[in-house]
Amino acid sequence: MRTPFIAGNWKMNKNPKETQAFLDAVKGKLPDASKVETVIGAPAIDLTTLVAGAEGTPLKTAAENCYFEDEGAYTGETSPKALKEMGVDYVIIGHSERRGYFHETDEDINKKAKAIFKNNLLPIICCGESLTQREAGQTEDWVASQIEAALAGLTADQVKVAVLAYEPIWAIGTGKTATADQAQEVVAHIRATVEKLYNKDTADAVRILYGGSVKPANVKELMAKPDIDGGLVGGASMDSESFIALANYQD
Ligand SMILES: O=C[C@H](O)COP(=O)(O)O
Repeated sequence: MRTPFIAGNWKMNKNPKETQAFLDAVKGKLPDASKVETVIGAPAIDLTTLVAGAEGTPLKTAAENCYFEDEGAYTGETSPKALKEMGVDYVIIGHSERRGYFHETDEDINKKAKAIFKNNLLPIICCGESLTQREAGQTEDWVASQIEAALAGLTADQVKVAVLAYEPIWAIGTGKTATADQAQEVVAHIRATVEKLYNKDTADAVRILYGGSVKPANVKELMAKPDIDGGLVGGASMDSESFIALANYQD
């Protein structure tokens, strides 16, 4: 039984003061982590505030990126070792914005996944196709290749506790959600890819999210699909009322 997972990704939004205001607003309104795991991914500058405010609540925390080395002369990068030491739980890697704007490769993402596990953090690994790729019928091969590359060298036990996220680029921040059937189809293909690379136990255990214009109005329909275990939510995660509604989608 996979615990549902609702994660916000604030991207480059909110400062520490706004982070604290969000934490104050959601306090006592999120479900128990055994019912729905809730996570906020925030800019590095907000993580100290986020981790302190989440302590003793069901909310878990995520960084939106990290480097693949623990420390050294890498100006501007974020250390996974330091993220662990400060109490962060997850790191989002492979987001299409990082792949696109910052030229991150599959190889970088794989190195980051390994560094995340080495530091006893957990990755949320994103994949997804462009509109051109979808229209050319390349979606399934493309996301399978991204997942295979990201997971290369990871053990089945690591993959079982990793979180994968299918985010079609054409649905991110556009208001254009993939239909629940479209999302289910690709998420099921990602699960089948994990089964092919590892085994059925691993594929049954790994949680796979859908991301792309998820909001309180469509979360129920998406979550009703058998392979969709959660949402990676951008825009609709920034407003506390909206995040509370997403987290409590079962009520
Ligand atoms: O990581 C989140 C995704 O990029 C989705 O963003 P969105 O919910 O604003 O479309």
